[in-house]
Amino acid sequence: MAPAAPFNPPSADLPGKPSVPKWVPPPATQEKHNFAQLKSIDLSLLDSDDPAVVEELIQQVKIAIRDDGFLFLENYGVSLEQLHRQFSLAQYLYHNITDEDKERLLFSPETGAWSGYKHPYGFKRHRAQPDGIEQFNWYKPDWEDQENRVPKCLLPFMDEIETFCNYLTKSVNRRLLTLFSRVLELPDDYLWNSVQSHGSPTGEGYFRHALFRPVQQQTQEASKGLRMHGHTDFGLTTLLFSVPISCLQIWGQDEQWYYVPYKPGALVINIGDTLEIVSGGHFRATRHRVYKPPQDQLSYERLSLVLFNSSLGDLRMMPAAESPLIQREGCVEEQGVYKEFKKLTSQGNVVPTNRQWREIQIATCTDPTDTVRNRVGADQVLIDGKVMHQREYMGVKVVLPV
Ligand SMILES: O=C(O)CCC(=O)C(=O)O
Ligand SMILES: [Fe+2]
Repeated sequence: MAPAAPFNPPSADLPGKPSVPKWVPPPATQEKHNFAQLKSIDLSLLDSDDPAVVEELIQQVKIAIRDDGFLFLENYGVSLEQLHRQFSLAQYLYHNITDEDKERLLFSPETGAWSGYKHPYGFKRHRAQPDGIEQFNWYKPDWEDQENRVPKCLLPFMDEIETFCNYLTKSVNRRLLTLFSRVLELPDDYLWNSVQSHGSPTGEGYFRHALFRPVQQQTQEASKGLRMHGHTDFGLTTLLFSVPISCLQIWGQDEQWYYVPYKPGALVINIGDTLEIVSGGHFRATRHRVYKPPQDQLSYERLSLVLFNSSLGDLRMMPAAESPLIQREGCVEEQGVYKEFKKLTSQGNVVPTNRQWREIQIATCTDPTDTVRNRVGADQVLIDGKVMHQREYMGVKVVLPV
């Protein structure tokens, strides 16, 4: 393959751009326990002229997504300096957004869209208990009407933010989907052409600047250290940037939570529900949550940048029957959402469309601080003596570890 072009953003010094203080990464934790060991994939190897190198890469990817459903991606075309500029812009947002913009751009997740400004008081438009999480999410309409839908302080930098998202979606994610298509033994652009949504720098998905502030005691007691409930992402792939403050945890096959380690400059790739379904369960939509960091990081703020790639809204997902891998080995029915979708279909019911699946989860997201919902008998159940979080979305039961 011709080598993929590296990221080449517009200049940070164009006339009229305010100067942006550099983001200084906080120190990594000294804690060594309870960290996952994730496999790392070198995306530049996809460009190799040597077919044996490429074949080896596909095999590595196949094992990583089957075993963990989470992997590190390196050499994907964005330098550490370019990446830190994007973190600096996110930091600039939280230092400069006005109260007027927070009000004007306030999110309405009840509508099923996660766009705009999230206040640090829970996952609903009305304010509940403080959770210390602020976010700004870009969704299709926000790219289309930036003057009215983007915080004023970020408008001078939208050229850089938009170019970054376009590169992540149309270069990094596209190459990643090529790898995944090859694991399914399908044409390179199968997932990109038939499943990935298009039409904006983030398709029907989201780009997010998130800031997690340390929480007060009252919040800590209500949530027991949880910042976001255990979940799987609803879409195709999620591109998270590895950050120094360790809060992201994944649920291991031994049924324990493990922190995702910090690997400077790497992307943390997470398989979403629709990819699990398309792959007939060969790829694992891994359960993850956001939890308080180790003791030595409790007083630091955590910036997190995420790109959620969404699948086409009107599609109802099912395994790609034309995949030789699926034809040969059948589907893997031991896990999660794919198994539930399969059950629904075999009972003669239709599964939700991707848009319905996405919107219902956004609209009904609950807070870790909600001590009424987070109890056995409400959203929690006891299964084999273990407390699990149980939700049902459009007839699909989702059971997740707490
Ligand atoms: O901030 C993070 O590290 C992860 C957030 C996450 O899992 C999500 O928003 O789906
Ligand atoms: Fe997630």
